Amino acid sequence: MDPHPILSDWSSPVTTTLLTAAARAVGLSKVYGEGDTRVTALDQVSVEFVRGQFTAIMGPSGSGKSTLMHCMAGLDSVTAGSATIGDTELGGLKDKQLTKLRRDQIGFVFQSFNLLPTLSALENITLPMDIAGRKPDHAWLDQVVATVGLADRLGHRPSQLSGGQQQRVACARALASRPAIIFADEPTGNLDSRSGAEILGFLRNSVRELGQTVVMVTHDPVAASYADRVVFLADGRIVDEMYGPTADSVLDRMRRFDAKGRTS
Ligand SMILES: Nc1ncnc2c1ncn2[C@@H]1O[C@H](COP(=O)(O)OP(=O)(O)OP(=O)(O)O)[C@@H](O)[C@H]1O
Repeated sequence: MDPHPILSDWSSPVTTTLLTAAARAVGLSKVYGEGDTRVTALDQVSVEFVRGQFTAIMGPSGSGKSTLMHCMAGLDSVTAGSATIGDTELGGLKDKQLTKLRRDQIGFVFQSFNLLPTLSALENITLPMDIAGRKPDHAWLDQVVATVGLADRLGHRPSQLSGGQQQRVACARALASRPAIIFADEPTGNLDSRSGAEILGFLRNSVRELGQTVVMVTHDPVAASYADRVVFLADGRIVDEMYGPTADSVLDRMRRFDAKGRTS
């Protein structure tokens, strides 16, 4: 069996990947600093995230998980290679175009819920569309609100909601504009395990029932087990992937990083 199926994907017919990839990186490198402070955070990473799939990105601390997500979401520039959302390569975009693409095609969920404290839950959910001057699709919004179980909390401000409820608002906000892809960076990092499980269940359902594409960075093998696929990073490179992960199988794989000094 090919030990690096991700890397050899590029030999498959281009038409197949073009049709199914919501986002992809090709030979993506990211270097921070110069001279003594130079750090290669990503080293020629090639990966694609298939439409309608839930992918978790895992790896030891400092392996490049957040950098990969930030480069792919256009929040950080790349040093070499390319990052593409749908069929748009981010490197070719001017600042304004990039802002528009992020607003229209990407949903974000962060560890710290990033809600505006003076707005109600509903106002937070529709804020990106309000800024863009777009009218929400009410039927879709109702479905999203019902799926995250917030119907009776829409008038509440973030301070009147629990952490788990605030993160549900953030998930609903990410979904509201039907983005091509949602990037979630440690979405359960600030939540107790029960609220975390609710958020993960919700993200998984948004993939299964709403056809959403989700990419999530996590340290937690249990969180990763909600995904369809786990991509493992070490030292800025993709070193492995796993389909149909369980918490145990992910934990076993992570233990091998520790045993082998962070490389596979
Ligand atoms: N803005 C920056 N300037 C300099 N170095 C950076 C910057 N951002 C990240 N790095 C370095 O790049 C490497 C990868 O960092 P990154 O945050 O992507 O790792 P990570 O896998 O997300 O780590 P963690 O799990 O600890 O959050 C690290 O060595 C980090 O110190």
